[in-house]
Amino acid sequence: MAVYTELKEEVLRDFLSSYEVGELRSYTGIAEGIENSNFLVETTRDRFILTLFEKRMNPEELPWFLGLMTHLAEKGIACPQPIMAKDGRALRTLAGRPAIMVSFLNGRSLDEITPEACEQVGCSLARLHEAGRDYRAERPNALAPEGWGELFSRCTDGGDDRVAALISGTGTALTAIVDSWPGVDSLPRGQIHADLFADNVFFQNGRLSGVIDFYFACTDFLAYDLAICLNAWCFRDDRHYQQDRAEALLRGYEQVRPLTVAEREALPVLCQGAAMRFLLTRLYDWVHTPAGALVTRKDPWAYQRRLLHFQEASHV
Ligand SMILES: Nc1ncnc2c1ncn2[C@@H]1O[C@H](COP(=O)(O)OP(=O)(O)OP(=O)(O)O)[C@@H](O)[C@H]1O
Ligand SMILES: N[C@@H](CCO)C(=O)O
Repeated sequence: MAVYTELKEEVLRDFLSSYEVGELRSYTGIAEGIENSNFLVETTRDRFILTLFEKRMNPEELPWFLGLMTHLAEKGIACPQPIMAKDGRALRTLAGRPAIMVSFLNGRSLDEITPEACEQVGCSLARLHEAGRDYRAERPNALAPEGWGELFSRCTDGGDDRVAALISGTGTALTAIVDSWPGVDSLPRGQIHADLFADNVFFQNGRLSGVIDFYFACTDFLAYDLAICLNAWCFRDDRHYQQDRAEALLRGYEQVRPLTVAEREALPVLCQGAAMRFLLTRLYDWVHTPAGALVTRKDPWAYQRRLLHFQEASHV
């Protein structure tokens, strides 16, 4: 459930009057998502998504995200385009929170992942990487390997044996991945989405129609984004690696941007790293989200299994 902030109709009407978007027809809170409060807003002109950023987002970072989405949308990437208010600014304040409106994208995320869908995802990811080339401002990856140790050290088992076993099985793998992580200049870098999971990709009539949720985007190895997708898209039941999906994802990517030899060679460790990143953030949320909280905790063990797969696999 992700409507942390309630909105009164007159407050929203007043907010909308600073844009040229027509008159409010209706608005509804959107239950999906866990980070921010999202509303679908319908006006006499169009549909929009209104996002109120909750406390995990550092408002100083928002201009970078908004600039990236605007840049990508201008380059033809089907992603939410920030809507400028009459004063030319996209970032405003509503109900005491930083707030933006973005264009509404048609389509919905897939219930069932197929190799064909993976090929389209690979292709769109590579297009996004190409389109991001001339967006020059950099944003360091806040969840890069150098930050994992600290995140991990803040995960305590709280007396839960299953969590204790997960923690004790993770430390050695973490060190091994960090030690073998590619040097900063050894692979092509650029703007990456960094969270391209199935819930962030829309399809319509079998075609990929849009990519959302850029709030983990950052500047990092392009192939790391692919490694994130191999984790997120290529396992069935959170357990069984689907080679046909992985091949389709890579094929789609390379139709647009062929990988270098160094990227190919680095993929196994990048896949382990991507599994570790989601294992850690899920583990952190697992142990820090109070029982009875509104959000559903995501399963860290699903990423421990992926990590094991990529540790044991001879190739991706
Ligand atoms: N531009 C858009 N067009 C259409 N629907 C959208 C758009 N942006 C968001 N949504 C809808 O809102 C939901 C939540 O959005 P989003 O995933 O960005 O939220 P979040 O709180 O940042 O979530 P997460 O937990 O995935 O980080 C999406 O699943 C989708 O249904
Ligand atoms: N995609 C992340 C959640 C944050 O967007 C996960 O599945 O752990």
